[in-house]
Amino acid sequence: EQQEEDVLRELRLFLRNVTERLSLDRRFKAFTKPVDIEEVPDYMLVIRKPMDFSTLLTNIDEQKYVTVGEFMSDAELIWQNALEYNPDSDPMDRHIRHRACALKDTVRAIIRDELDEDFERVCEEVKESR
Ligand SMILES: COC(=O)N1C[C@@H]2C[C@@H]3O[C@]2(Cc2nccnc23)C1
Repeated sequence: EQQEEDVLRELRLFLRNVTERLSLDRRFKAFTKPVDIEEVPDYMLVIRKPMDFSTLLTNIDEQKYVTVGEFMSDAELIWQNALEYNPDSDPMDRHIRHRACALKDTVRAIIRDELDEDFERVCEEVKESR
């Protein structure tokens, strides 16, 4: 009912704000758009579920996420995929792995600092009621 729509609208506003702040951070430029399959033809062979900030924003707008936990499951793919696809010791791989680790820590710190646990609990209750 209306209260549920109010909670889910507030969730979308929170998730859009977090995702847009990440997209503006120059450290995370490699994560803003899907990896270009023309440039990296084997990417889809290695990574089963690609993810990036623009796809997160589309998912938010399409009302895919009812809880922050569902959003985090997709957001975690961004750094997990980067660590998996770029495992080598060469400087390029190391560089993107450092950024993937910085992204992981940044997202977790934002959620810890800015997500009210009572709000997430209400979202979980909406999810269970569906
Ligand atoms: C999240 O981004 C990534 O996991 N990657 C891996 C790809 C390998 C390397 O860097 C990426 C793009 C790229 N394009 C052309 C040539 N080589 C590369 C970005």
